[in-house]
Amino acid sequence: MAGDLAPADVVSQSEQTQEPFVEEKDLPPARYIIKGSTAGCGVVESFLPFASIPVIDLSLIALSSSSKEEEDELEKLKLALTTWGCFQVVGHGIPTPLLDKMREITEQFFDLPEADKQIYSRAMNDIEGYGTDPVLSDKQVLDWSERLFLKLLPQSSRNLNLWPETPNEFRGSLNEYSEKVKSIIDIVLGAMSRVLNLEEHYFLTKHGNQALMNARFNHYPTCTRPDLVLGAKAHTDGSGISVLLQDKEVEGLQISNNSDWFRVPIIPHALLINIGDQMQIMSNGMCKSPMHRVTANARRKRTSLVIFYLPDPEIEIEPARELVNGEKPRLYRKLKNYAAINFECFQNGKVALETVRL
Ligand SMILES: O=C(O)CCC(=O)C(=O)O
Ligand SMILES: [Fe+2]
Repeated sequence: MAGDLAPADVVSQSEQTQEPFVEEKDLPPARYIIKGSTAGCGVVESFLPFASIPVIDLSLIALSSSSKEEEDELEKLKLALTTWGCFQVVGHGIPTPLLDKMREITEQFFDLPEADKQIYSRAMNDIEGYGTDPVLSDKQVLDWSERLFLKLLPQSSRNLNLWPETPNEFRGSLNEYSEKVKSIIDIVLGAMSRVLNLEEHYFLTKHGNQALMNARFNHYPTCTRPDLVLGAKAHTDGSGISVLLQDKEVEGLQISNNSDWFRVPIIPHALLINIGDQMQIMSNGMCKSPMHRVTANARRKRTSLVIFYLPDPEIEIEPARELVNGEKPRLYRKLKNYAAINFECFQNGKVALETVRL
């Protein structure tokens, strides 16, 4: 990836950035550099404050029961949904050794020689497989990362030829992990329905029984100039919800709240649940799909694993009728296949959520 690019890129970039203090040999290739102000990029030792993202004990949110402890967790959940648009979950039932195994196989895969990873390469116009972010224009600034994107659900969508055979525990571990994450998603969507005073299965049903689940393994290599690039540019997730397993030691994820950026703290055995655009739509804006980004790091590489859960693209989604009233008019139109809308907007430099707003 990045490191393999021709030195010619580096030279041309030094002309574009006009940063006399930068030594050419240290510059990342041109197409990775965020143009203009470097204020948007940070480093891990950043001065930014930590986000006070709620930590929710999922074991206390048992479906259809009620206790004081559960009420407290649901209260925290409501706050999380309407403020940060994300929360960390503990008590989620995934054993720590499996979380560590997922981190291990992620690292092992990205540590393979490039040729071995290329076996799983993403085809030109496809999202699935190994590669960098899809390059849609010459002007696009690339993320300082490499990824492996795999379809998990429905089962029939799995392309096993793209599932790495090395390390040899990869396939089995991913299968086991995805089943456990699906159970967490079921509980979280049930709890989200309840805190918004909707019928318990509301959001789950709205995703449909052919809902999509995808995995994205991210690797952010070290970068000599982390102040000039981003591991992942600022974005919101186009999913319904996303479940993120962060690197256990290396920080990098930042989240925006009221136009300020905050660092997301690492809790090694927790998962970060992120609300995606489609849940913002279905909740009529009650749940926030937060803008987030990933910084690069000069000293340490970072990995993460995100599971995206999305409504069946054939199903129409729209704001829940119960959440539309005189005080909260309907914010979004009815639509289906938001992923396609999102992709088209990405190609045209538009913000998908804005284009579906009424
Ligand atoms: O690496 C991370 O912490 C977040 C990655 C992310 O936001 C994404 O893959 O959508
Ligand atoms: Fe994301």
